[in-house]
Order: sequence, then C-alpha cells, then structure tokens
Amino acid sequence: MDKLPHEKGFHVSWDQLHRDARALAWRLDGHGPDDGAWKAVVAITRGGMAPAMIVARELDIRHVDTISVKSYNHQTQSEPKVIKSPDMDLVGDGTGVLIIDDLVDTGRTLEVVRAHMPKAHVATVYAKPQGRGQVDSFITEVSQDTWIFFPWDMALQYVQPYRGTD
Ligand SMILES: O=P(O)(O)OC[C@H]1O[C@H](OP(=O)(O)OP(=O)(O)O)[C@H](O)[C@@H]1O
Ligand SMILES: Nc1nc2[nH]cnc2c(=O)[nH]1
Ligand SMILES: [Mg+2]
Repeated sequence: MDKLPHEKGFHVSWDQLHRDARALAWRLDGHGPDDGAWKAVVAITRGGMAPAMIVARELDIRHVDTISVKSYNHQTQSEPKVIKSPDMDLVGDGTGVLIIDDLVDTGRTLEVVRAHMPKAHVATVYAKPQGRGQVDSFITEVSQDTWIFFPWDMALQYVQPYRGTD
C-alpha cells in the first residue's frame, strides 16, 4: 500500500466541518470594523468555499467572492499562483473583508492573498503552527506533521473488524 507523506491523519467529517465553521462564524460575529459588521467574504478556492458559505450564512453576508490560489498538487507544494482575483471594486484594500480558507499549513497561500488585500481579516477553520502567524482567527490547531483530510476528499468504505472471523 502507498505510504502517506505524513504519518498522522486528521479526518474531518461533514458534520465536524459544519460545527467548526459555525464556531468560526460565532467567533467573528460582531468583530467587523463597521459597527461590528463585515462587508464581504472572500473564499480562497477551492477548500475555503464550503467554510466561507457557512460563515456567510451565519453572519448574513451576501457579498461573497473568491480568490483562487493554486499551491499544491495532491500533497506536493509548489510556488503559489493567483489564478483568479476577486472584484477589487468590492474588496478594496480589504477593510471589512473576511478572507476564509479551510486551513493554513506553511502560510504561503495566505502570504499571497494578504498581499492582495492587506487590511482584510484572515480566518481559517484549522491551523498548523508554521502558518498560524498568517491568520487572525482560527478554531482548531493540529501539529505540523498532521495531514488534514476533508470530507470532499473522502468516501465511506468497509473497514475490517479488529478480530477476523477465520
Ligand atoms: O498554508 P499553505 O501551505 O499554503 O497551504 C494551505 C492551502 O493548501 C490547500 O489548498 P490547495 O492549494 O491544495 O488547493 P485547494 O484548496 O483547491 O484544494 C488548503 O486548502 C489551503 O488553501
Ligand atoms: N487537505 C489538505 N490540504 C493541505 N494543504 C496543505 N496542508 C494540507 C492538509 O493538511 N490537508
Ligand atoms: Mg486551498
């Protein structure tokens, strides 16, 4: 069987992701610059889209845009590239904008995104120590040598019982 590049796996179900993204929304609620309100959400595609939708729903934010940064091919990192920018008339310098991603690992993706919107508030659901300094808010920290598996990358499958029957 193929070996994973990381020994530890943190497997996140849809239910867990929903709860954690909601917890992130509750943490951010009332902390925007305009009487506590946020003016827009920018999801970092693709992984930030589901958490961003949940946060936007909880905080009643209707302006939702995306920035696309590609930095991984499966589990191998390469130079991050912005493939698609948000509407800069909407986001401006980032004031009042919530940038949402599923996780921060090395922080390289967020470095690129922050350069686009320096005044935005950056939030991720999960964070690893190396990239934690790039996020303003997050919910759960995992160790650097843990690989996070998201529900959209998994499927239910049969598991052998601990004790075989033969
Ligand atoms: O902090 P970093 O080391 O830069 O890594 C974090 C980024 O890596 C993953 O995205 P990926 O580039 O794999 O694209 P995807 O969201 O489309 O899966 C993840 O969703 C984060 O956006
Ligand atoms: N799914 C997933 N993508 C990543 N990109 C960088 N780190 C990770 C991780 O732990 N899990
Ligand atoms: Mg991503």
